Amino acid sequence: MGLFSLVHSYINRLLSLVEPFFGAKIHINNDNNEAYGMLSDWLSKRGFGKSARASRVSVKNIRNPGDIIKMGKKILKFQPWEGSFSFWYRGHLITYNTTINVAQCQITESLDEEVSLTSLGWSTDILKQLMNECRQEYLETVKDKIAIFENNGCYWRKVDVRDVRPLSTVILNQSNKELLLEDFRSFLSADTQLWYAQRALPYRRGYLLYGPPGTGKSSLSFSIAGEFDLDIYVISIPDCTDRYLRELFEDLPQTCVVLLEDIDAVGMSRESDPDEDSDTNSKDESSRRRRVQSLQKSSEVTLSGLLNVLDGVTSQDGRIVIMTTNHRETLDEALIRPGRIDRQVLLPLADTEVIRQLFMFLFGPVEAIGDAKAGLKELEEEKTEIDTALRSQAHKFAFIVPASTFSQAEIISYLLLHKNDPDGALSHCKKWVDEKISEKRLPDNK
Ligand SMILES: Nc1ncnc2c1ncn2[C@@H]1O[C@H](COP(=O)(O)OP(=O)(O)OP(=O)(O)O)[C@@H](O)[C@H]1O
Repeated sequence: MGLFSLVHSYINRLLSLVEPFFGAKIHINNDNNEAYGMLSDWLSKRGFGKSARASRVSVKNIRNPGDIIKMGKKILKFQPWEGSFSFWYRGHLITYNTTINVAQCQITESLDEEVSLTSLGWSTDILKQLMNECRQEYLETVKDKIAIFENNGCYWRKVDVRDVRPLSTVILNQSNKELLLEDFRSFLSADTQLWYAQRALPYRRGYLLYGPPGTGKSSLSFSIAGEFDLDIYVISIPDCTDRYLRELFEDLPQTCVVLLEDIDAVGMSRESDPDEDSDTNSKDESSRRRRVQSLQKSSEVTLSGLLNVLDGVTSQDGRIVIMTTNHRETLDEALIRPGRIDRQVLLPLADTEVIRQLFMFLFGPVEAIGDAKAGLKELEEEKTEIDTALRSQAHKFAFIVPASTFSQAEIISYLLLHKNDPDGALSHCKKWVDEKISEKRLPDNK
């Protein structure tokens, strides 16, 4: 080991001497750069993280496709850390170098790391080949998956790569689902893109999904994004600010779904950032109050801040925004006017048909659940041999559980108490309904 590292460190030193004159280099910064993740996965898969003289270890929170969650097991991921090392790639010696910008890390409170790859020679071809291989490998791992990004301050962070949730597992009024699906399909078609381009119209689409909590707004958004092979970028409005929002929108890829959750949390003021307020130095009481209000606004998303990013030049073509809210009635009309929101879809509490479908969904055969690749497939009861007894139980269940009283989430959570036991679910449901209704203090309408 001693001799090996000595030779290695001599090679590195030698390379660092000749690189400025004979080296081709590419730089990759880790801030919101998927290429960084692709390279780092490629390296850690080949064990370079472990063999580098300095490596960073973390618990892998992004599963590889096909990984079954092993309860209690924490898989470690090693990535090369500050310093450099060399490796052979297709007959070329490549040097990987990473530096951490400590000062910047303190400002942004996130890791600011600059990675470079260097090869000997004038051309960067081999480095591009390597990055392409990293990309191919990455695309292979995310095939039929959806990558989910969330904002970490003003940066996007990939938080998960998960299987696409089949649309058939989001139980909704059929016409709502079809309407949304058809609208997405039409918007993303080549004809529509051309149509927008010919008329120089901004190629964007906005949807508002509204309704009580637990009716499937987020689930539908994830599922529909997956259906069209689009990554999803999620911003929780209560945890964001105007400045972050601006930077986050600037960093969006060209075609993606942006999910703005709890849009009713947008500050209803039409003013924007406090630093745009010219009167903040004034000493009198009213300006002091304004200053306090401005400071509060700097930690929230204001209506004007949001409208700016939705309409602004930083708004990418092909971007689909889905906003969700439990309180549509509180939204400013300006936010949901056509052009910003093209379709509004109400996701109501479960009606009788949805209640029946939920029962079938939880207790019916798994094959009845459509698969993501095939597009929208409802529970094709006629084509599958679903026990007629189960159908009759589902009808009875839907008769006992009052319509428009419970969310899908509430009904699912009750049914899960009787997983694999439809008889139990049916026989106890009257009691559950009565208890829940008295909890909600709603009149029993059955
Ligand atoms: N229509 C539905 N079909 C299937 N599952 C659902 C449906 N609605 C809710 N669920 C389940 O309930 C849970 C919460 O759903 P989800 O977050 O999509 O609801 P939401 O309407 O976005 O809620 P909120 O308004 O509180 O954000 C999830 O586990 C989801 O699987």
